[in-house]
Formats: sequence, C-alpha cells, structure tokens
Amino acid sequence: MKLLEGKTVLVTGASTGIGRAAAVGAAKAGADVVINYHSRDADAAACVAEIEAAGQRGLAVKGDVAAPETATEFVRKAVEAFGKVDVMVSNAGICPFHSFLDMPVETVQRTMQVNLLGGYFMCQAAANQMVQQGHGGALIAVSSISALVGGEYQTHYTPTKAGLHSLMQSTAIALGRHNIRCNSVLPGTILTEINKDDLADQEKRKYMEGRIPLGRLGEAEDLAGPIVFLASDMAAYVTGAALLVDGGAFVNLQ
Ligand SMILES: NC(=O)C1=CN([C@@H]2O[C@H](COP(=O)(O)OP(=O)(O)OC[C@H]3O[C@@H](n4cnc5c(N)ncnc54)[C@H](O)[C@@H]3O)[C@@H](O)[C@H]2O)C=CC1
Ligand SMILES: C[C@H](O)[C@@H]1OC(=O)[C@H](O)[C@@H]1O
Repeated sequence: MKLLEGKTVLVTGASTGIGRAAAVGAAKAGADVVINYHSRDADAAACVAEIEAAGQRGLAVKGDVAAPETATEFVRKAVEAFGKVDVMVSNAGICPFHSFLDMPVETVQRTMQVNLLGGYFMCQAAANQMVQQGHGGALIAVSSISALVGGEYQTHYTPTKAGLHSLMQSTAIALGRHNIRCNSVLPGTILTEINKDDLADQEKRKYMEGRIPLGRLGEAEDLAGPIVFLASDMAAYVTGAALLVDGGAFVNLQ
C-alpha cells in the first residue's frame, strides 16, 4: 500500500517550485491532489498532467490566497470533485527582496496577506472541513529556516514564516482533539523561481553553497519526501513539530 493511498491532498501555490513537487510527490504516494494556483494556467495544467501521469486524479483551482474566500472556495471545489479533504499543504508564498528602511508599505502588506493570512485562512477552511468529516487530517505549512533566522532584505518576509511556524503550534493544540495534526516544514535555500534573481549573483550563490554541510543548494523535490511523510499515517503521533529541510545550513554557525 502506498503512503497516501485513499487520501485527498490539497496544495496551494502548486503550479511551480516546492508546491508542485509536493503535489506530484503526493500523487506518486497514491493521493488524489487538488492544487491552488495564482495565475499561470499552463503551468497548473502541466502539474495536473503530472498528477494524472502518476495514476491519480488531479484538479487545478485558480485563486489568490490573499483573499479569504479563495480558501473556502478551494476546499468546496475539492470536496465537490473528490469527496473529502485529508491534507492541506499551505505553500503559496512570495519574497520580494527589499531593504528595510525604505520598504514600501504595499510590499509589507501584500507579503503578510499572501504568506501569513493566506496560510491562516487555507488551514482554517481545511480544518473546518476535516472536523465536519470526523476522521482527522493533517495541516502542513511550508514555513522556512527564515522562521528561525533573519534576512537583511527579508524583514517583511521572515515574520510571515515565523508566523506560520507559530500557527502550526497553536493549531496543533486547537485541533488535537479532532485528530488533526499540524506541522511545518522549514526549507533552507531551495533553487526555485522565488530566489532566481537573488541567486543570479554568483558570489552570493557560492557563499550560500559553502554554508551547507551537504554541499549543495536544495531542489524543490527535496521537500516532497518530508511533506509526504508528515501527511502520512507514518507521522500519526507527530504534531506541533517543525522539520528543517536545509542540508544542515542552520546548524553550521562555526
Ligand atoms: N525557495 C526557497 O529557498 C524557500 C522557499 N520557501 C517557501 O516555499 C514556498 C514555495 O516557494 P518556492 O517553491 O520556493 O517558489 P515559487 O515561486 O516557485 O513558488 C511560490 C508559489 O506560490 C504561488 N503564489 C504566489 N502568490 C500567490 C497567491 N497570492 N495566491 C496563490 N498562489 C500564489 C506562486 O504562483 C508560486 O507557484 C513559499 O512559501 C516560500 O516562502 C521557504 C523556504 C525557502
Ligand atoms: C527566497 C529565499 O531565497 C529563501 O526563502 C526562505 O525562506 C529562505 O530562508 C531563503 O532566504
């Protein structure tokens, strides 16, 4: 039996990067997968095609996670299509690098709305559905190593990642009685579109690589296994936990 057989997994921001790798990884582990995506129709369709190629049912639902109604609509459409929601992977996020002293108000507000409030409403909508179903479930937030450390050009971003980490700790308490497990993954530096421009600076890229004991930057697929594990019954007694997936970067201070 596959790890996620019989489960319906929802993933936000899944047309690219970590979300897409998580969606395809869940399908390969036997789940039907519903993805949320913001705007790139062709990429979302390609993700659904990969889910189907893994032998599972897939569905893409367009929506901006910053709007609370996107979450209820996403869950409603998932239930309409596949009958239930077992796992919510709240992954959608943005990181427009910018210096602190002249940070535009709109950049702060948008980053908070997408990353933190978007995650909050997605998890809340999924949890309400899971409580109604009555057989538990799993919430997984894609937080970051940035929940634990700062970033000079990420003063608007790192608090959202610390917030998601904290949200999983609090919801683990609020939802434990419903057997809904709440955990976060904390990726280190993973090569995706979100940091393509930042890591185009070869000097910075080399420096980042040099800080990682495993000797390389991460790939989106490096997150698929940890997310599938936390979604699965193998993690039945894991809740309120945060799993660093960073090649050892965090512990490499000296
Ligand atoms: N790449 C990295 O080094 C790290 C990434 N993360 C987090 O991983 C998550 C995924 O990012 P990546 O895969 O790296 O980059 P990415 O840019 O490929 O993925 C972000 C996804 O979120 C979607 N998205 C953005 N705003 C949205 C909105 N308003 N509504 C719906 N979807 C929206 C984008 O369309 C995209 O598909 C983000 O939350 C990011 O903060 C965390 C730690 C490290
Ligand atoms: C986008 C950044 O490269 C990435 O985002 C995070 O959350 C990591 O800490 C990196 O800074």
